[in-house]
Amino acid sequence: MVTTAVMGAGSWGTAFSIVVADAGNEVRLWGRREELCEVINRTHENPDYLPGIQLPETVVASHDEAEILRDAQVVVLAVPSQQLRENLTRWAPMLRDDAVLVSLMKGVELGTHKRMTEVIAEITGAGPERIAVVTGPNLAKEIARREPAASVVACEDAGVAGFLQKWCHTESFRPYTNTDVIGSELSGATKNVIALAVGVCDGLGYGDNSKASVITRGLAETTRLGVRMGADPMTFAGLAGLGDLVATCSSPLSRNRTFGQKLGEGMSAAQVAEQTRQVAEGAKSCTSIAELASLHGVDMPIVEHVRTLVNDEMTPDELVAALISREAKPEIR
Ligand SMILES: NC(=O)c1ccc[n+]([C@@H]2O[C@H](COP(=O)([O-])OP(=O)(O)OC[C@H]3O[C@@H](n4cnc5c(N)ncnc54)[C@H](O)[C@@H]3O)[C@@H](O)[C@H]2O)c1
Ligand SMILES: O=P(O)(O)OC[C@H](O)CO
Repeated sequence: MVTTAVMGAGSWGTAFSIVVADAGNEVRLWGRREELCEVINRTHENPDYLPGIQLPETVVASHDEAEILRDAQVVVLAVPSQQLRENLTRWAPMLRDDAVLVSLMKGVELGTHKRMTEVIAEITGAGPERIAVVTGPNLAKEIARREPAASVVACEDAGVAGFLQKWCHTESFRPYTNTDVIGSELSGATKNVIALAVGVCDGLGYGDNSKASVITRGLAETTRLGVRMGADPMTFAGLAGLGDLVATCSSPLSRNRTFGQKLGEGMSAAQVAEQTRQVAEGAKSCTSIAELASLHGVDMPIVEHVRTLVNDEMTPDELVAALISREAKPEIR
C-alpha cells in the first residue's frame, strides 16, 4: 500500500483517485473548496465533477494541504496546467524529500513554454527519477465507471515507472511504462489542440474525411516537434500519442473537442469559456505550443491556426481555407 496524495478534486483527479484506491492504496484527495470535500467524505461522491459515481471509502478528501501531503509517498498533481506553478510553489515545502511526483496534466505553460514535468523539477528541485507522467486515452467519466482502458506511466527511471505501474494497475486500468517523458507529455498537451480543430470540423458540419485528415496531420506535426525536442518517434504511435488523439477527437465527452465544436458553430473562445467551469487545456496551450514550435523552428500549421482562431484573429471558415490552400508538399519528409 502506497500513501498517495491527489492534489485536485476535479474530474480527472477524482477519477484517478478511484483507480489508485482500487489498486489497493490509501488515497487522500485535496479539494480547493472545503464544502466539496465535506460532501465527498459524507456521500462518497463528487457531485460537481463526477455525479452518480461512488468513490471507494479509502478515498478521503480534505481542504487541508499539510494534512494531505504529510508522509505522502506519491503526490499526484491534477490542477489545470496554467495553475500548477502557483499551487506547487505553496506545496513544495510540505513534500517529503523522497516523494515521487506524478503529473496528470496535459498542457504547456504560457510564457515559459515549459512542460509540466519541467515546472515540477524547477519548483521542487526533484530529479528525473522522482518525476513521472500518467497519460493516454483516459476520459475521466469512462475511467470512473471502470470501463477498461490502457494508459502510459512515463518516467526517465525505468524502475520508478515500474513501481508506479504496479501502484495504479487494476482490473480495468492497464498502464504501460515508457521512459520517454518528453514524447508522452507533449502528446497529451498537443492532442488537446488537435481536438479543438476536429471540434471545429464538427461545428462546421464536416464529416469523417475532414476529421481523419486533421487527426493524421495533427499527429504528423506533433511528432515533428517531439522528435526535434528529443522524443522517441514511436511514442507518438502509442497510447500517449495516437491512442489519446483518437479518444479525445472522437468523444462527445472531450471538453477540448466540444470547445472546438462551439467555435465552429460561431461562438468566440471567450463565450465558450464563460459557459463551462471545466478546463479545456488546448485553448491556452495552443498559444504556448505554437510558440514552442516556432522556437524550435518546427512547422505546426494546425496548432498555429487554432491559436489564431482562439485569439479571434480568424473565422472557422478562414481557418479551413488557410489550411487547405497551404503550399502542396510530400506527405512524409
Ligand atoms: N478530465 C479528463 O478526462 C482528463 C483526463 C486526463 C487528463 N486530464 C488533465 O488533467 C488536468 C486536470 O483536469 P480535470 O479534468 O481534472 O479538470 P477539471 O476542470 O475537471 O478540474 C480542475 C480542478 O482544478 C481545480 N482548480 C481550478 N483552478 C484552480 C486553481 N487556481 N488552483 C487550484 N486548483 C484549481 C478545480 O477546482 C478542479 O478541482 C488537465 O490538465 C487535463 O488536461 C483530464
Ligand atoms: O476532456 P478533454 O478534452 O480534456 O480530454 C480528456 C483526456 O485528456 C482524454 O484522454
